[in-house]
Amino acid sequence: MKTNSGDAGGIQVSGMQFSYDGQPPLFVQFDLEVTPGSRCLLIGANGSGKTTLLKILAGKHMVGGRDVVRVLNCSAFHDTQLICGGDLPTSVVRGIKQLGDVPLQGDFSAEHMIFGVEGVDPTRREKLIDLLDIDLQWRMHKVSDGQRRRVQICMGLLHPFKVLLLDEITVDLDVVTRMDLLDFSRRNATRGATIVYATHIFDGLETWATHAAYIQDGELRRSERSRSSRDEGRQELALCGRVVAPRRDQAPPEGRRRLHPFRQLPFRSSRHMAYFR
Ligand SMILES: Nc1ncnc2c1ncn2[C@@H]1O[C@H](COP(=O)(O)OP(=O)(O)OP(=O)(O)O)[C@@H](O)[C@H]1O
Repeated sequence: MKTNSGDAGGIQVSGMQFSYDGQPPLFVQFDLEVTPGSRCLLIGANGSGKTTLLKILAGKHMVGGRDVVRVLNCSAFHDTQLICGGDLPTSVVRGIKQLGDVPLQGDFSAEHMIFGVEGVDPTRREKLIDLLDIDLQWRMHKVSDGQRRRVQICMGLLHPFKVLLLDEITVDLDVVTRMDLLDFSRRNATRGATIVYATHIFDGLETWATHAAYIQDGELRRSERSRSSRDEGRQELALCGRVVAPRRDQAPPEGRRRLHPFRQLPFRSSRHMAYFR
Protein backbone atom coordinates (compact mmCIF):
# COMPACT_ATOMS: atom_id res chain seq x y z
CA MET A 1 0.00 0.00 0.00
CA LYS A 2 2.79 2.37 -0.91
CA THR A 3 2.24 5.93 -1.94
CA ASN A 4 4.17 7.12 -4.96
CA SER A 5 6.59 9.84 -4.08
CA GLY A 6 5.07 13.17 -4.99
CA ASP A 7 1.48 12.04 -4.40
CA ALA A 8 -0.50 14.78 -2.74
CA GLY A 9 -2.51 13.36 0.08
CA GLY A 10 -3.31 9.97 1.44
CA ILE A 11 -2.18 8.78 4.84
CA GLN A 12 1.33 8.00 6.00
CA VAL A 13 2.21 6.70 9.45
CA SER A 14 5.84 5.94 10.12
CA GLY A 15 7.48 4.64 13.26
CA MET A 16 4.50 5.58 15.42
CA GLN A 17 4.54 4.81 19.11
CA PHE A 18 1.54 5.29 21.32
CA SER A 19 0.31 4.25 24.73
CA TYR A 20 -2.54 5.37 26.92
CA ASP A 21 -1.57 6.80 30.30
CA GLY A 22 -0.36 4.07 32.62
CA GLN A 23 -0.91 1.39 29.98
CA PRO A 24 1.60 -0.78 28.10
CA PRO A 25 2.43 0.43 24.57
CA LEU A 26 -0.43 -0.07 22.15
CA PHE A 27 1.59 0.83 19.04
CA VAL A 28 5.33 0.32 18.75
CA GLN A 29 7.06 1.39 15.51
CA PHE A 30 3.75 1.23 13.63
CA ASP A 31 3.84 1.96 9.89
CA LEU A 32 0.94 2.40 7.49
CA GLU A 33 0.57 3.99 4.08
CA VAL A 34 -2.78 4.48 2.43
CA THR A 35 -2.59 5.73 -1.13
CA PRO A 36 -4.80 8.64 -2.21
CA GLY A 37 -7.97 7.28 -3.74
CA SER A 38 -7.92 4.07 -1.69
CA ARG A 39 -10.80 2.60 0.26
CA CYS A 40 -9.03 0.71 3.01
CA LEU A 41 -10.66 -1.76 5.39
CA LEU A 42 -9.14 -1.66 8.85
CA ILE A 43 -9.50 -5.13 10.30
CA GLY A 44 -8.65 -6.57 13.71
CA ALA A 45 -9.99 -8.18 16.84
CA ASN A 46 -11.60 -6.23 19.67
CA GLY A 47 -8.97 -4.13 21.39
CA SER A 48 -6.42 -4.41 18.59
CA GLY A 49 -6.24 -0.63 18.26
CA LYS A 50 -8.43 0.25 15.26
CA THR A 51 -10.39 2.99 17.00
CA THR A 52 -7.28 4.41 18.57
CA LEU A 53 -5.57 4.53 15.17
CA LEU A 54 -8.56 6.34 13.64
CA LYS A 55 -8.52 8.83 16.51
CA ILE A 56 -4.83 9.44 15.93
CA LEU A 57 -5.43 9.92 12.20
CA ALA A 58 -8.21 12.36 13.10
CA GLY A 59 -5.77 14.39 15.20
CA LYS A 60 -7.40 13.53 18.52
CA HIS A 61 -4.17 12.29 20.09
CA MET A 62 -0.75 13.88 19.80
CA VAL A 63 1.77 11.30 18.68
CA GLY A 64 5.47 11.97 18.18
CA GLY A 65 6.71 14.73 15.88
CA ARG A 66 5.16 16.36 12.83
CA ASP A 67 6.30 13.66 10.44
CA VAL A 68 5.01 10.60 12.28
CA VAL A 69 1.34 10.79 11.29
CA ARG A 70 0.68 12.63 8.03
CA VAL A 71 -2.76 13.11 6.49
CA LEU A 72 -3.07 15.00 3.20
CA ASN A 73 0.58 15.93 3.58
CA CYS A 74 -0.11 17.62 6.92
CA SER A 75 0.59 16.58 10.48
CA ALA A 76 -2.64 14.96 11.71
CA PHE A 77 -2.37 16.61 15.14
CA HIS A 78 -0.44 19.81 14.55
CA ASP A 79 -2.03 21.19 11.37
CA THR A 80 -5.43 22.34 12.56
CA GLN A 81 -6.67 23.26 9.08
CA LEU A 82 -7.17 19.54 8.49
CA ILE A 83 -10.28 19.63 10.63
CA CYS A 84 -11.06 23.34 10.88
CA GLY A 85 -10.23 24.58 7.39
CA GLY A 86 -12.41 24.10 4.35
CA ASP A 87 -9.48 23.60 2.01
CA LEU A 88 -8.47 20.23 3.47
CA PRO A 89 -11.77 18.53 4.19
CA THR A 90 -11.42 15.60 6.53
CA SER A 91 -14.55 13.91 7.76
CA VAL A 92 -14.74 11.63 10.75
CA VAL A 93 -17.80 9.50 11.28
CA ARG A 94 -17.50 7.53 14.45
CA GLY A 95 -19.41 4.70 15.95
CA ILE A 96 -21.57 4.68 19.01
CA LYS A 97 -18.85 3.47 21.33
CA GLN A 98 -16.68 6.57 21.28
CA LEU A 99 -19.11 9.27 20.50
CA GLY A 100 -21.43 8.73 23.42
CA ASP A 101 -24.16 10.47 21.45
CA VAL A 102 -24.58 13.14 24.11
CA PRO A 103 -24.45 16.14 21.74
CA LEU A 104 -27.31 14.74 19.69
CA GLN A 105 -29.73 14.02 22.51
CA GLY A 106 -31.15 17.45 23.26
CA ASP A 107 -34.70 18.44 22.41
CA PHE A 108 -34.10 19.63 18.88
CA SER A 109 -35.14 18.30 15.52
CA ALA A 110 -33.17 16.40 12.90
CA GLU A 111 -33.88 19.32 10.57
CA HIS A 112 -32.28 21.72 13.04
CA MET A 113 -29.18 19.54 13.19
CA ILE A 114 -28.82 18.90 9.47
CA PHE A 115 -29.76 22.33 8.13
CA GLY A 116 -27.57 23.94 10.79
CA VAL A 117 -24.50 22.82 8.85
CA GLU A 118 -23.49 25.71 6.59
CA GLY A 119 -22.12 25.75 3.06
CA VAL A 120 -23.71 22.48 2.00
CA ASP A 121 -24.70 21.50 -1.53
CA PRO A 122 -28.53 21.17 -1.29
CA THR A 123 -28.58 18.29 -3.78
CA ARG A 124 -26.07 16.33 -1.74
CA ARG A 125 -28.06 17.05 1.42
CA GLU A 126 -31.31 15.86 -0.16
CA LYS A 127 -29.60 12.71 -1.43
CA LEU A 128 -28.28 11.89 2.04
CA ILE A 129 -31.60 12.59 3.78
CA ASP A 130 -33.31 10.34 1.26
CA LEU A 131 -30.67 7.60 1.42
CA LEU A 132 -30.70 7.50 5.21
CA ASP A 133 -34.51 7.78 5.30
CA ILE A 134 -34.40 10.61 7.82
CA ASP A 135 -37.60 12.23 9.02
CA LEU A 136 -36.69 15.87 9.56
CA GLN A 137 -39.29 16.13 12.33
CA TRP A 138 -37.50 13.58 14.53
CA ARG A 139 -36.76 14.96 17.99
CA MET A 140 -33.21 13.89 18.78
CA HIS A 141 -33.92 12.97 22.42
CA LYS A 142 -36.79 10.68 21.46
CA VAL A 143 -35.42 8.71 18.51
CA SER A 144 -33.91 5.24 18.53
CA ASP A 145 -30.15 4.65 18.49
CA GLY A 146 -30.32 3.70 14.81
CA GLN A 147 -32.26 6.84 13.90
CA ARG A 148 -29.85 9.00 15.86
CA ARG A 149 -27.00 7.26 14.08
CA ARG A 150 -28.55 8.14 10.71
CA VAL A 151 -28.64 11.84 11.54
CA GLN A 152 -25.09 11.65 12.81
CA ILE A 153 -23.86 9.96 9.62
CA CYS A 154 -25.75 12.42 7.46
CA MET A 155 -24.05 15.35 9.18
CA GLY A 156 -20.65 13.72 8.80
CA LEU A 157 -21.10 13.34 5.06
CA LEU A 158 -22.73 16.66 4.21
CA HIS A 159 -19.49 18.22 3.06
CA PRO A 160 -17.28 16.63 0.40
CA PHE A 161 -14.23 14.97 1.92
CA LYS A 162 -10.70 14.17 0.88
CA VAL A 163 -10.19 11.85 3.81
CA LEU A 164 -13.03 9.96 5.45
CA LEU A 165 -12.47 7.97 8.63
CA LEU A 166 -15.29 5.56 9.38
CA ASP A 167 -15.46 3.60 12.59
CA GLU A 168 -18.15 0.91 12.63
CA ILE A 169 -20.62 3.41 11.29
CA THR A 170 -22.96 0.78 10.06
CA VAL A 171 -23.65 -1.11 13.27
CA ASP A 172 -27.15 0.24 13.71
CA LEU A 173 -28.13 0.32 10.06
CA ASP A 174 -30.16 -2.20 8.15
CA VAL A 175 -28.30 -4.01 5.38
CA VAL A 176 -29.85 -2.07 2.49
CA THR A 177 -29.00 1.31 3.99
CA ARG A 178 -25.52 0.10 4.84
CA MET A 179 -24.83 -0.81 1.21
CA ASP A 180 -26.41 2.42 -0.05
CA LEU A 181 -24.23 4.38 2.30
CA LEU A 182 -21.04 2.65 1.25
CA ASP A 183 -22.03 3.16 -2.36
CA PHE A 184 -22.61 6.86 -1.62
CA SER A 185 -19.18 7.17 -0.02
CA ARG A 186 -17.60 5.67 -3.13
CA ARG A 187 -19.58 7.58 -5.75
CA ASN A 188 -19.49 10.93 -4.00
CA ALA A 189 -15.88 10.91 -2.97
CA THR A 190 -13.91 13.70 -4.56
CA ARG A 191 -11.17 12.61 -6.92
CA GLY A 192 -8.31 11.05 -4.98
CA ALA A 193 -10.31 10.89 -1.73
CA THR A 194 -9.11 8.33 0.81
CA ILE A 195 -11.44 6.30 3.01
CA VAL A 196 -10.43 4.18 6.00
CA TYR A 197 -13.21 2.02 7.38
CA ALA A 198 -12.80 0.03 10.62
CA THR A 199 -15.30 -2.78 10.75
CA HIS A 200 -15.96 -6.35 11.81
CA ILE A 201 -18.66 -6.86 9.17
CA PHE A 202 -17.29 -7.79 5.75
CA ASP A 203 -20.48 -8.61 3.88
CA GLY A 204 -20.64 -6.63 0.68
CA LEU A 205 -17.22 -5.08 1.14
CA GLU A 206 -15.30 -7.35 -1.24
CA THR A 207 -15.80 -5.03 -4.17
CA TRP A 208 -16.05 -1.81 -2.16
CA ALA A 209 -12.60 -2.03 -0.59
CA THR A 210 -9.45 -1.47 -2.60
CA HIS A 211 -7.16 -2.37 0.31
CA ALA A 212 -7.26 -4.26 3.60
CA ALA A 213 -5.02 -3.58 6.60
CA TYR A 214 -4.98 -6.04 9.45
CA ILE A 215 -3.99 -4.90 12.95
CA GLN A 216 -3.12 -7.38 15.64
CA ASP A 217 -2.00 -6.34 19.11
CA GLY A 218 -1.29 -2.83 17.92
CA GLU A 219 0.82 -3.90 14.94
CA LEU A 220 0.12 -3.86 11.24
CA ARG A 221 0.34 -7.55 10.38
CA ARG A 222 -0.80 -7.45 6.80
CA SER A 223 -1.64 -4.80 4.25
CA GLU A 224 -3.03 -5.95 0.93
CA ARG A 225 -4.45 -4.55 -2.23
CA SER A 226 -7.78 -6.12 -3.20
CA ARG A 227 -8.59 -7.33 -6.70
CA SER A 228 -11.38 -5.81 -8.72
CA SER A 229 -13.60 -8.85 -9.01
CA ARG A 230 -15.77 -10.09 -6.15
CA ASP A 231 -14.17 -13.55 -6.00
CA GLU A 232 -10.67 -12.21 -6.04
CA GLY A 233 -11.60 -9.74 -3.35
CA ARG A 234 -12.83 -12.57 -1.14
CA GLN A 235 -9.62 -14.49 -1.74
CA GLU A 236 -7.61 -11.45 -0.81
CA LEU A 237 -9.39 -11.02 2.51
CA ALA A 238 -9.09 -14.75 3.19
CA LEU A 239 -5.40 -14.59 2.36
CA CYS A 240 -5.06 -11.75 4.80
CA GLY A 241 -6.48 -14.01 7.53
CA ARG A 242 -4.30 -16.97 6.66
CA VAL A 243 -1.14 -14.94 6.73
CA VAL A 244 -1.73 -13.24 10.05
CA ALA A 245 -3.15 -16.18 11.98
CA PRO A 246 0.06 -18.22 12.38
CA ARG A 247 1.82 -15.19 13.76
CA ARG A 248 -0.39 -15.36 16.83
CA ASP A 249 2.02 -17.84 18.37
CA GLN A 250 5.13 -15.79 17.77
CA ALA A 251 6.76 -14.11 20.73
CA PRO A 252 5.87 -10.42 21.02
CA PRO A 253 8.63 -7.98 20.14
CA GLU A 254 10.75 -6.50 22.89
CA GLY A 255 8.86 -3.86 24.81
CA ARG A 256 5.42 -5.13 23.86
CA ARG A 257 2.93 -6.09 26.55
CA ARG A 258 3.14 -9.58 28.01
CA LEU A 259 0.54 -12.07 26.89
CA HIS A 260 -1.73 -13.48 29.53
CA PRO A 261 -0.67 -17.15 30.09
CA PHE A 262 -4.01 -18.36 28.70
CA ARG A 263 -3.34 -16.60 25.40
CA GLN A 264 -0.21 -18.69 24.88
CA LEU A 265 -1.93 -22.06 25.16
CA PRO A 266 -1.75 -24.05 21.90
CA PHE A 267 -5.45 -25.00 21.91
CA ARG A 268 -6.70 -21.45 22.28
CA SER A 269 -9.10 -20.64 19.45
CA SER A 270 -8.21 -17.80 17.15
CA ARG A 271 -10.63 -14.89 17.18
CA HIS A 272 -8.61 -13.44 14.33
CA MET A 273 -9.28 -16.40 12.05
CA ALA A 274 -12.97 -16.28 12.89
CA TYR A 275 -13.32 -13.17 10.74
CA PHE A 276 -12.46 -15.07 7.62
CA ARG A 277 -14.51 -18.23 8.01
N1 LIG B 1 -9.15 6.02 26.78
C1 LIG B 1 -8.46 4.89 26.97
N2 LIG B 1 -7.65 4.76 28.03
C2 LIG B 1 -6.93 3.64 28.24
N3 LIG B 1 -6.94 2.57 27.42
C3 LIG B 1 -7.73 2.63 26.34
C4 LIG B 1 -8.53 3.79 26.05
N4 LIG B 1 -9.21 3.58 24.91
C5 LIG B 1 -8.86 2.33 24.49
N5 LIG B 1 -7.98 1.77 25.36
C6 LIG B 1 -7.37 0.45 25.22
O1 LIG B 1 -6.63 0.42 24.02
C7 LIG B 1 -6.78 -0.83 23.37
C8 LIG B 1 -7.28 -0.61 21.94
O2 LIG B 1 -8.57 -0.08 22.00
P1 LIG B 1 -9.36 0.32 20.67
O3 LIG B 1 -10.68 0.89 21.08
O4 LIG B 1 -8.48 1.17 19.82
O5 LIG B 1 -9.55 -1.10 19.98
P2 LIG B 1 -10.46 -1.52 18.74
O6 LIG B 1 -9.60 -2.29 17.81
O7 LIG B 1 -11.15 -0.32 18.16
O8 LIG B 1 -11.52 -2.46 19.43
P3 LIG B 1 -13.03 -2.83 19.03
O9 LIG B 1 -12.94 -3.73 17.83
O10 LIG B 1 -13.54 -3.52 20.22
O11 LIG B 1 -13.75 -1.55 18.75
C9 LIG B 1 -7.72 -1.65 24.23
O12 LIG B 1 -6.97 -2.56 25.00
C10 LIG B 1 -8.40 -0.64 25.11
O13 LIG B 1 -8.70 -1.18 26.37
